[in-house]
Amino acid sequence: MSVQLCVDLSDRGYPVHIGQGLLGQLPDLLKEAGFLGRLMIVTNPDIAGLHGNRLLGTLRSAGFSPELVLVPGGEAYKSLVTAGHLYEDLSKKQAERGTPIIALGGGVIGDLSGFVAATYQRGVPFIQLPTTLLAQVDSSIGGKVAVNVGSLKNMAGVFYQPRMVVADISTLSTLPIDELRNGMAEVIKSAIIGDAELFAFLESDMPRILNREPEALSFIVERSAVVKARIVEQDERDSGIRNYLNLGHTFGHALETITRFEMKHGAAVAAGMAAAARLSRLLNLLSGADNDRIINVIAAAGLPGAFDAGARSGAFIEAISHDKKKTAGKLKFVLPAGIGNVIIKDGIEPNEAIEALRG
Ligand SMILES: NC(=O)c1ccc[n+]([C@@H]2O[C@H](COP(=O)([O-])OP(=O)(O)OC[C@H]3O[C@@H](n4cnc5c(N)ncnc54)[C@H](O)[C@@H]3O)[C@@H](O)[C@H]2O)c1
Ligand SMILES: O=C(O)C(=O)C[C@@H](O)[C@H](O)[C@H](O)COP(=O)(O)O
Ligand SMILES: [Zn+2]
Repeated sequence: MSVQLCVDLSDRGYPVHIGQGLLGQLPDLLKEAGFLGRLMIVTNPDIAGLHGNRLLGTLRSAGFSPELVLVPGGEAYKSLVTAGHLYEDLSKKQAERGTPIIALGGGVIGDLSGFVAATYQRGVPFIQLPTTLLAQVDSSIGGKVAVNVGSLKNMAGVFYQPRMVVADISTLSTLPIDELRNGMAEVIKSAIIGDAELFAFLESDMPRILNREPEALSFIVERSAVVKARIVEQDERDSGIRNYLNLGHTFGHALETITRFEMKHGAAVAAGMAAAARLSRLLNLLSGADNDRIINVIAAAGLPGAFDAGARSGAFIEAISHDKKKTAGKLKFVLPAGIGNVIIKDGIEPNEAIEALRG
């Protein structure tokens, strides 16, 4: 069983296929989309061992000529230095302007190889094969591709939509449990932004999700992907409603920065969403009951709900000042106003943010 969503962006629109075992159907999906011949599959050595080598066999049997292009794993390698190595590898392999770059992996591989796909020879076709929960529900959709600059998140990037997303839910069976939890942060985010029914499912069925029951995973991936696709369709370049997808991220990105990526994106966003809920409660924009529901679902997913910046408060204030939503020097925070409803608020002082984060 698989479903197909469409991200409707006129001539840049594309399908998102979601289902069990879909990597086995990749040759047919590629042919349907008009791809033939050589393919550059960017991944890391761990994912290559778990899923890449089998994928190479599937593609070769169907007449494609795929090649693996390896990068080291980890957020620190989502960098201009790694992008530079990728440009060199692609040139050595004689990749041409029509040769697709395929990202096989999580958000790090997707963001990095999408950035390279957008810029190598001024742009080559890009395909996303997300293998983490986080990438299937969020990062593979929407075309934000970027690298970090030092430890500042996503500071160099572009909007470059993939030509197709194929989310094979069975790849999640090999994902470490902490990475499944990290992905849950973006699922919870999607539910708070725009799907109260999904939020209720998270409250009732978290054990089934964490046990990786296929039906529960399919449900949360599909519903989160729909939230993301519908927002991206309305505001591809993040000048308005797409800001909502940054719920928890003003805090979260700063936490990734000050911990030098020791804290993973999902965990940092979870702590950031809890802080946003507390801040919203304090400002009387969120009911006590909804604040509790948000805090409880984050805890049920096994994600952090607070962070004490302590001696790193100065570094936190410096990091938060680089938030990309800042306008005319003013920080903007996305705050929950209910379940399925968020608002944008400015005028919040960094010290108030630190307090809310402490819990
Ligand atoms: N572009 C966007 O819209 C967007 C959205 C959300 C997050 N992001 C970015 O995504 C990144 C985080 O992505 P992530 O959480 O997927 O982390 P990740 O890409 O680092 O992957 C997490 C770990 O899981 C491993 N892995 C991947 N697939 C696996 C599998 N099937 N089985 C076993 N191990 C597997 C990876 O090797 C890695 O060690 C951050 O850089 C974040 O900024 C981007
Ligand atoms: O797609 C979006 O828009 C998002 O904000 C999704 C986020 O989950 C993601 O982490 C994104 O990379 C953040 O973008 P940034 O512009 O704040 O760097
Ligand atoms: Zn995110």
